[in-house]
Amino acid sequence: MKKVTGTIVGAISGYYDVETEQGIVRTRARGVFRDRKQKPLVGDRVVIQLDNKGMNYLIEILPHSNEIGRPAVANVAEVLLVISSVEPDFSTELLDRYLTFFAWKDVKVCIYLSKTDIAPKDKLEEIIQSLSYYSKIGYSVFTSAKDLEDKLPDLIKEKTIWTLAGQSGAGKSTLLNKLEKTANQATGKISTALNRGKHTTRKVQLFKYGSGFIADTPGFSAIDLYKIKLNDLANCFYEFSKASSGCKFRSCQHIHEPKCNVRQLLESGEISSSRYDDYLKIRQEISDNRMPEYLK
Ligand SMILES: Nc1nc2c(ncn2[C@@H]2O[C@H](COP(=O)(O)OP(=O)(O)OP(=O)(O)O)[C@@H](O)[C@H]2O)c(=O)[nH]1
Ligand SMILES: [Zn+2]
Repeated sequence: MKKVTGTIVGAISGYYDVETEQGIVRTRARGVFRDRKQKPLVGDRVVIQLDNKGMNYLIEILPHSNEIGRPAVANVAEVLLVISSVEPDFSTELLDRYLTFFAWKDVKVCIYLSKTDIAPKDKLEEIIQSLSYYSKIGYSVFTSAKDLEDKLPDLIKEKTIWTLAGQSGAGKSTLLNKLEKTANQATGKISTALNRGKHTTRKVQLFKYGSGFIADTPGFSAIDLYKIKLNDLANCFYEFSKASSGCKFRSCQHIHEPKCNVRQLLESGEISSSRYDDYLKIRQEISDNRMPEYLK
């Protein structure tokens, strides 16, 4: 009997496919997890026990850093946020909502602008201009699918997991299909190994990409911002958080406080007014404990 550690890359009808040094091993979870109400998630690092009689058991779930999306993926290192230039129209407000949510979850975000091929030229220029602000504050931004596909393999680091997010119709599945195709060309037929068939209830799977994995089901599109604590919100706006060291009060919320560096930078144009407006809007929603209809 031998124990090895691996990552759950798929969960199908009570079986867990675990990627290990020796390839993918199909396992069953020990009943003990059910008793403890612990459920192994795709993305979890686990210890499995290999048996030479061909019985493999998942015996331990290692602690995970987060769980994101529905269906949930554990240990998400970064989200690839797909945001469309048209159909549906680009909106900085929507973008800020997503970025706020993931900042709150402490997950990094890489932004990909889709449908640039069908956006009117002047509109596209305007969008790219507003996205340059987001690169300035620290987000990776891709405005071309080709550029993204060229660089993504290097961005996905050893054993890290990425998942997609974005509004319905933004182009998540379209992008995933493209990425999955290149991944399969590079790594062989993982999908076959996982026995992906018509009669299996398929939830979410990870496929190998770069040195890590991508979840093959778009994470989610609705976001619950109202659960954020009011005083944590400013920290979800990275440039506010950075600027706040220059505010007079340590607990400055950048609203009416005197000598607020965020508001000074807003006046000088260094902090974007649309970001600040979205901050106020989300703040209001949190204090009213609600979220907008269209995000439900
Ligand atoms: N022209 C163009 N069309 C695109 C692009 N990306 C997606 N589409 C189209 O936009 C529509 C929606 O794309 P999907 O990939 O299904 O969007 P999604 O984000 O997966 O949507 P949900 O499954 O509803 O969450 C489809 O008709 C795609 O063909 C793009 O880059 N250019
Ligand atoms: Zn302030």
